[in-house]
Amino acid sequence: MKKVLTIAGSDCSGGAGIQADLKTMMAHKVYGMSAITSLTAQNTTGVYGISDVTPDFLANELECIFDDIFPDAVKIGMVSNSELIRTIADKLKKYKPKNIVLDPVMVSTSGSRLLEEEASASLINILMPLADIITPNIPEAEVLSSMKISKAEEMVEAAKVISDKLDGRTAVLVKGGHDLNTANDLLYCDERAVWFEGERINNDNTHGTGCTLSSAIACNLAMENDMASAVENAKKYISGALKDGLNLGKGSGPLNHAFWLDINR
Ligand SMILES: Nc1ncnc2c1ncn2[C@@H]1O[C@H](COP(=O)(O)OP(=O)(O)O)[C@@H](O)[C@H]1O
Ligand SMILES: Cc1ncc(COP(=O)(O)O)c(N)n1
Repeated sequence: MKKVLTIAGSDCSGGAGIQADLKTMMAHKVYGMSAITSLTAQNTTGVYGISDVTPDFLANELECIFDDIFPDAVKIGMVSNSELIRTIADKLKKYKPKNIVLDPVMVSTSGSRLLEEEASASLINILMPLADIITPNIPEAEVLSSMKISKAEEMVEAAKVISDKLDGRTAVLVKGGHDLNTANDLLYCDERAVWFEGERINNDNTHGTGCTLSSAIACNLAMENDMASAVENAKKYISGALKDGLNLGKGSGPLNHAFWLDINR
């Protein structure tokens, strides 16, 4: 059985963070593990509290996992401060896992900062170069490329700028969920731009879409798919979960991961 590790924050309401990641892993029939970076008190309406674990505790979690059940892929999500970012980078350099997917979580769908302002530079300079793929949404890609993105060509341009900053070694997937007309994602990998077209689904319940997509990519890489196939399959997963139309909570609700179990029974 393939094994996948998520290093991310906990969302007590189950829509995003490690809860979304573990649900995605279960649906992909891989063995899921989680190193928690932060506890969040949040629901579909907002984030009401954040309590980071200490760097020593995160180091302990990562040692426990890597020394015992070595993952075939690693997904990294919310890591709110520089010390935690450095802790993860140290362990990745020590254990050298393959298939690292980094979702540069900066701001939640509900508008709360999940990355301290001073930590952006550490995320970019210390953690991103260790990743095989990073998955910014449009606002995150704007920050990373220092560009404004208002059309498809600018998604390609921004992905190239980000890729160059990472010496071209890391694939860049600019997600199009924040474009109000389409839902096309752009993969820039090995100096080639590939579009993954998605039908725009009329569903405001998008809490956890980024977490879910990056975990699904990690699962697919663990299952030995190449990068483009991993993104293509992950895109099918997220589209299906959105289309299912689950509607929970008073705000932007979570996805239904169980749909995948039904269609793959
Ligand atoms: N309304 C939608 N219809 C179809 N796909 C969507 C929709 N919203 C988001 N997606 C897809 O969900 C994934 C996550 O994208 P996005 O919402 O941009 O990321 P984030 O959750 O990090 O903000 C992408 O594959 C994107 O295309
Ligand atoms: C613990 C945690 N990690 C990540 C997100 C971002 O998810 P989204 O942008 O889909 O709200 C979140 N809200 N909470």
